Amino acid sequence: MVGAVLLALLVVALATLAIRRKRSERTHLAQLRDREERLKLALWATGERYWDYDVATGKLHRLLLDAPGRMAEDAVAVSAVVHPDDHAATLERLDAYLSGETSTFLAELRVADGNGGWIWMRARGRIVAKGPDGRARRIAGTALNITATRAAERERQIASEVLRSMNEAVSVLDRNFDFISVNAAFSRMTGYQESEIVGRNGSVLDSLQHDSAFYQHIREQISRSGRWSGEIWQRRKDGEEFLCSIESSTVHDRNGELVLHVAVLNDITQQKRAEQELRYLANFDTLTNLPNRSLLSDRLSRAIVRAHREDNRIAVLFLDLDRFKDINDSLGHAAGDRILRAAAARLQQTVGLHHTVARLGGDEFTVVLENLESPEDADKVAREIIMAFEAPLLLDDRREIAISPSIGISLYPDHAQVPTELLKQADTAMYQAKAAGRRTFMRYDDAMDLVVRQRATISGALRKVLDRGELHLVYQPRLALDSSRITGVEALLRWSSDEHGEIAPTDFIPMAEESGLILEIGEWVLREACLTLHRWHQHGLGQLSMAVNVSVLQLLRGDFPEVVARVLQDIGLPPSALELELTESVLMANAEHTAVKLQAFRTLGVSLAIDDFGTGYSSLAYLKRLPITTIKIDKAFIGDLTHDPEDAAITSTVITMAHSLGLNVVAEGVETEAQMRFLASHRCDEIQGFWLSQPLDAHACLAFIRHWTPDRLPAPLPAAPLATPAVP
Ligand SMILES: Nc1nc2c(ncn2[C@@H]2O[C@@H]3COP(=O)(O)O[C@H]4[C@@H](O)[C@H](n5cnc6c(=O)[nH]c(N)nc65)O[C@@H]4COP(=O)(O)O[C@H]3[C@H]2O)c(=O)[nH]1
Repeated sequence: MVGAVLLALLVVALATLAIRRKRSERTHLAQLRDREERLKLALWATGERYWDYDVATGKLHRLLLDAPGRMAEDAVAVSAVVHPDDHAATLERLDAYLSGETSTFLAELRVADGNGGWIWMRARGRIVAKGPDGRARRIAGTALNITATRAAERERQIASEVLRSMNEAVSVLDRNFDFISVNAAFSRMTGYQESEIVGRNGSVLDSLQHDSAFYQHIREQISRSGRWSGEIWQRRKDGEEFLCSIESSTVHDRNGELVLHVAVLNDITQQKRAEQELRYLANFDTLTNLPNRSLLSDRLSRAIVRAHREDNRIAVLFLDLDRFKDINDSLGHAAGDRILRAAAARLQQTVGLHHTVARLGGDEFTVVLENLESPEDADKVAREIIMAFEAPLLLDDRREIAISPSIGISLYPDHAQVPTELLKQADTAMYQAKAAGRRTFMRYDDAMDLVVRQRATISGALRKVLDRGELHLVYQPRLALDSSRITGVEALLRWSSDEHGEIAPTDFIPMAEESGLILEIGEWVLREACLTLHRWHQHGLGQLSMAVNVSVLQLLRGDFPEVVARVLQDIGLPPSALELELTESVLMANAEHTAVKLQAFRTLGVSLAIDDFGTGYSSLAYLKRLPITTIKIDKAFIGDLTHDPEDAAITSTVITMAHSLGLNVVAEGVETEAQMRFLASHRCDEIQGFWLSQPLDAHACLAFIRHWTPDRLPAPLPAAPLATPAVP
């Protein structure tokens, strides 16, 4: 019985034990499964894959987890899944681990993705089983797909390389505008190395060109709108300021939080300067800094629009400097430039800064006057300009030059409605002002167009004048007051045109000068005059001399002395019989330069006279430096000699001073006996003028000289009073 009880107890105990073991095994198994599930979940969560490598067979067991509950397993040969290019490197890593060089097996390699492509994996593993010989039998571990990370890293590397090599300066700033990083171009541009500027605020570049509120405003705008572009002044490390074009954009994180500002900077100081310079060159005259033709047209157009709207009047003043070409040719271009600069300043000063003064080129200037109440307002300004030019212009600290303007005026809306027409008409009026004796102004009127057209036709006809033989010379005798003898004649050019009739030399000579034809014409005059004189000498009038007018262009010709010498030699005339007449303004403009040339004539034996003396601004003392022999007092002084005490005083002073310099004095334009008497009493050497004779053709002149008898002069000559109130 006891035995049976014991047996029963034993059975129960064994059964209990078996049940407990079973329970424990079940619990253990459940725990294992649970752990495995957790492990799988962890592997899935990290994206890692499990692998187990059999060193002996080269087989790789892989556990592939696509989702927490889905699992696949495979076993493949390593060589079949690892990219051939990564075999060697992976084995090297493995050897390093197995030899104890590294504590873990770690390799990055490409693995077939099963769809014909490759993915980058980072594999980590350790030995999990060893053989009896202690060698590794299995290595197991995890592998992570790093394809995306590697691509991102590569992209980052490329981006930073691009940034580094960019010409544009790039800076990255945090939300407070503190620098986080900058590229090399930024350092080159600002002078700040990355290490110096990182951590500092963007305001370190603020310049003094704008106030701090301006920069603050821009930063607020960048933060607010996320983008900003514009041009601002910045300051380099050395303090130099530069104009910078900036493109700034903001980078946000996934939550839309502002993280970074990226600014691309370009130094555009030079570019801006070049642009400004181009704009300046396109609109301004570099010599005088006045607006040029293009800007003038622009301003004039705007002024016309304004005047139209406000029912106002505009005047265009076209201004040309008298005889500037002669001065420029003889004094040289550098002096010419200085004159133009001084004239521009004088002009601007006279009309004031609120009116447009422009230079159209050469010695042509234009003034635009707006808001005129009447046409007379324009005349008033023109008069003021002429007055302002009465004072000589300063050439340099030693030299002064007197130059006068001629001004033409056109009016909007009276004369024209568009800029080109207004300018053309003012130009036409200016030509008329010149023709009217220069140093004056004229308002445009329709009749002027006719004159301009005639001028153009005459200018065309002038080209054929020599071929057609339309030129001839007349001769005006000169009388010596002490001996009452005819000393010589002045050759004066005449043009009798078949088409246009008689044309005055004062009209066509300036045209011939403009076109250069005067050189050819001048040489013809010289030869013709010398031939006439030679004939007269052969008629027994060997004491007669010939005065020939010379234009500045002829004088400037390098070989003019040779031309004169050749003509004299060809004809067989003694040089002492020839006198060349040069106008005062031409000589004065370039006294020193022409002195050399004049000396060549003196060496030749030819006499030199200064024509129109008194109309320019020369002084006798200045003349002393020139090798001249005669001065001819201009008829402007002689005409009023007996009415105007001032002219009388000037004339007598000129005679006295000229004598003191050893110069012969000829008075031109003597029309009355009273004038002749006055001149004789003041010891003027010679006279010329209608009182003695009009200019005559060669034949008539010869007859006049032959028949001249001194008894035409009342002898003895009584002295005339200096200031004569009136002469009957
Ligand atoms: N009111 C008045 N006038 C008088 C009197 N006596 C003479 N005249 C004029 O005064 C001018 C004198 O010549 P000019 O001063 O050399 O002035 C000349 C000269 O500068 C220039 N000219 C004339 N012929 C030539 C030439 O062959 N070559 C050059 N380059 N210029 C010339 O043309 C200018 C004008 O010549 P013309 O018309 O012939 O005018 C001449 C003459 O006819 C008078 O008593 N009263």
